[in-house]
Amino acid sequence: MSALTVTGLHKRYGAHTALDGVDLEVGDGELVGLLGPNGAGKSTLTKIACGLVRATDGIVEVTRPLGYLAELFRFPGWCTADEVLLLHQRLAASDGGAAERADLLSLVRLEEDAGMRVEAMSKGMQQRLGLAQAMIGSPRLLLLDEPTSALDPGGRRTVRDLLEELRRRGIAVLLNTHLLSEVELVCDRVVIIDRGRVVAAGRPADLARPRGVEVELASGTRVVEGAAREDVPGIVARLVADGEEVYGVRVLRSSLEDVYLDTVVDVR
Ligand SMILES: Nc1ncnc2c1ncn2[C@@H]1O[C@H](COP(=O)(O)OP(=O)(O)OP(=O)(O)O)[C@@H](O)[C@H]1O
Repeated sequence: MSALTVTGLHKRYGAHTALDGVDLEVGDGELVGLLGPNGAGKSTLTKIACGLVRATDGIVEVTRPLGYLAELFRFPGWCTADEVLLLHQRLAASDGGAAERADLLSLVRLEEDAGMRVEAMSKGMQQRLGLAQAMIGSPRLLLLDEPTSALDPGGRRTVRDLLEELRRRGIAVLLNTHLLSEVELVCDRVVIIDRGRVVAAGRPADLARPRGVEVELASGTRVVEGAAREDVPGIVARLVADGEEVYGVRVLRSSLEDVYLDTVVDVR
């Protein structure tokens, strides 16, 4: 069974349709990025998957144990990092003890800060503590709702490393984010939703379409529009036959950002 299977999911808030028939799957140990503009329905989907919001129609199947990090969360300011994790160990009935807490704090690079109070932590440290909290009880599926929004580049790198480590541990992740580069770098698959519908899905490299071949000649750079990798030998052979000297060839691909911007409707 997959870690998460969503079939025909609909959610209406009064007259407003937030999800309009979403199908989505996260395989066991798979890392899937969920992208989409503000209001697309990403948080709603994540909240339905963990039981916080009731679907209007459709089926959601999840494996357990399940970990969840909400987009907006706040731990008590007077708790230390270690106490926050202890509290959640009790809530999740985890018997991991001090070893689990130390492992998770070191995974999110807070091993030196176990005794620091939440109120003394930066937003980025709190977000990393939130990630550690979501991993209490060794979940098989993690639902992460914009876990890198407050992080500086170093913190984002820590989270990328952490996601790689989760993959090694075989934990499936649904990662809801606006950071396309993050998705491109770490996700096995990406699902783009817009206005409550899936508008594109696939591996990041498959979604990024070829945009042409750029050839560097003595006379300057020339772009052969629409050409792909398999056209390169023919292009070079023709140029050489025409007496050109070829200094370099580059296959141009659209970035995930290009695909995203081509796919979602711009409402501004
Ligand atoms: N409790 C609610 N009551 C009414 N409408 C809601 C509620 N929660 C969400 N919505 C609406 O549903 C739509 C989807 O919201 P959702 O928060 O799922 O989007 P999102 O893709 O996570 O956006 P963002 O990137 O801004 O976090 C939005 O139009 C939002 O205004």
